[in-house]
Amino acid sequence: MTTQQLHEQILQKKSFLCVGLDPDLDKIPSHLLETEDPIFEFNKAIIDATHDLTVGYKPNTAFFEAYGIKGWISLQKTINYINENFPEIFTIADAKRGDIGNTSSMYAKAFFEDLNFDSVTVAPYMGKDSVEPFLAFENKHTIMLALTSNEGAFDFQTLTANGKELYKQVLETSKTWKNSHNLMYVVGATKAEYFAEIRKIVPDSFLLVPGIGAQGGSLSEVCKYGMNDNVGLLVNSARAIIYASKGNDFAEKAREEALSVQQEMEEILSSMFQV
Ligand SMILES: O=C(O)c1cc(=O)[nH]c(=O)n1[C@@H]1O[C@H](COP(=O)(O)O)[C@@H](O)[C@H]1O
Repeated sequence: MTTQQLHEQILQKKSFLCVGLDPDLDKIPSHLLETEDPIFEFNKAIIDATHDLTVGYKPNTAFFEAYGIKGWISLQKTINYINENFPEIFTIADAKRGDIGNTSSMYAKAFFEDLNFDSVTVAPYMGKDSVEPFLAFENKHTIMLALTSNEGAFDFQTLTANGKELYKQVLETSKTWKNSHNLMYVVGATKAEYFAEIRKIVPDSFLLVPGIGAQGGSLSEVCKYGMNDNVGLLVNSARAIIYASKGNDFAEKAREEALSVQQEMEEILSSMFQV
């Protein structure tokens, strides 16, 4: 998928919501545990209930890998279900990969070719040759961690070296890499006050913004400082939507939560872009 197609979908759905699919057998409704593949059934119900309100789905692979081979099968069924039924939706494998070049090439193949995701999250710590193998895939997107939503972001990412914070160096340096037009960046919603500075360095890039909902980030603050002329934001929420209810009505309640975020997004879009 191209970023232009993603942008068109945002305008059409009046939404830049990405629903995080972080399925946890301890949290999903108990009646699903009797099915053959509870994780897939849970995801499928959430997808069916929210696909018209969201432009992206982000399965976090940890929540699948935790269940071994069964989890990988559930992940494959989930991505196939989205690609077959809702091919317009942008998909993110949240795997936070990155390794020496030949290993990164294999990670890229796994997520872009075998599983056919549109994008994958990557850690920048190992530098250029660990990220460029992902960037080599055209119309696939590499979403690199810049300033993360967690408290530990302050351990390294905001430290200053050579007069500049590390996250700013990550943003600036990565722009010089081969095929950097395939880059997007993760910036946590809990760090809204940093968005203006980040936009000075990457004015045109899409930013994946996790941290509204369960982590307490503010959507309006993120939009105020982080939106660009093409919207340029994908705002993720997982737990607040997918675990809105533990009962038989979980999908209905997930839709209500997603709808309330989408409506807030629609208001913001109409005030900023008259859509
Ligand atoms: O890369 C991510 O998606 C990510 C980066 C980050 O800085 N913070 C962050 O929370 N995430 C992921 O985004 C999701 C947030 O989930 P909720 O807090 O339940 O909405 C989880 O899958 C996290 O692993």
